[in-house]
Amino acid sequence: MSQLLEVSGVTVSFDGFRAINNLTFSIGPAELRAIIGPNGAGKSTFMDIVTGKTKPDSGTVTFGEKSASLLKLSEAKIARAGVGRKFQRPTVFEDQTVTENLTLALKAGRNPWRVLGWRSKPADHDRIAALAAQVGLSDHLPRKAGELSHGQKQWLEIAMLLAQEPRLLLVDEPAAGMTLAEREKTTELLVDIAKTRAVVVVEHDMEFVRRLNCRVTVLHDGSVLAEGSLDHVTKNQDVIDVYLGRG
Ligand SMILES: Nc1ncnc2c1ncn2[C@@H]1O[C@H](COP(=O)(O)OP(=O)(O)OP(=O)(O)O)[C@@H](O)[C@H]1O
Repeated sequence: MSQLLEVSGVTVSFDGFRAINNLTFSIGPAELRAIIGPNGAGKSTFMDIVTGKTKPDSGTVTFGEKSASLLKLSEAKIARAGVGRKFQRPTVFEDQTVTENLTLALKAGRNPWRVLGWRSKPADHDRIAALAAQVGLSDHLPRKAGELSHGQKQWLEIAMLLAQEPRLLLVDEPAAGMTLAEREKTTELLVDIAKTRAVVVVEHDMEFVRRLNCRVTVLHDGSVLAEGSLDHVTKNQDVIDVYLGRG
């Protein structure tokens, strides 16, 4: 299977400190992957590289069937190419309803010019209904986003990202601050999304990662320390030494 994203031999230094060290990572077009690793392992920097926020000192990052390089593209162009990123804290428009938030996301799409001259069409209402249903917010469309629970805000933001039809979704610590029921629902949602697009989840919560039931990449000192099922990587002595055995 050809890969959607390929990161190869990437190195990034900050003031001489190698935050990412010869990192090689790839993910297929409809794959769910969890990234775990101790604090400072390079997880956020990895996502910064893929989204264009940080440019590496060396290595390659390619995306799509044509293996187009992402390294020369701006953050906006990378987003338009199909890379969406969900940060840890929800960033929805609290004073707008769920419908309005989703409408704005659809309006923006991946192409900023679409906002100009955009008119609401029946198809958009269907799309909003489908997005809300996908994230379990069908009954909350008229509510202000600010009234939603933390988990519901996170799902709304995921729906807003889905409105832009990303081919790769990067999700940073989705379980943080969620109730158990919300975490379980989020697991189901991410598994469902990964049936049609690639999803990379950075997460510290091992129970959450276990429920994702996907391939896991362990980062340490900016490189891949181990990769495989959660059971496989948690039996790896290097992983136990640097991560699981601590504290
Ligand atoms: N802009 C920066 N300037 C200097 N050092 C940085 C910068 N960004 C990251 N680092 C360093 O690079 C290393 C990797 O950081 P990164 O935030 O990617 O780790 P992480 O795995 O996401 O950690 P956490 O689990 O705590 O979020 C850390 O040692 C961090 O201090």
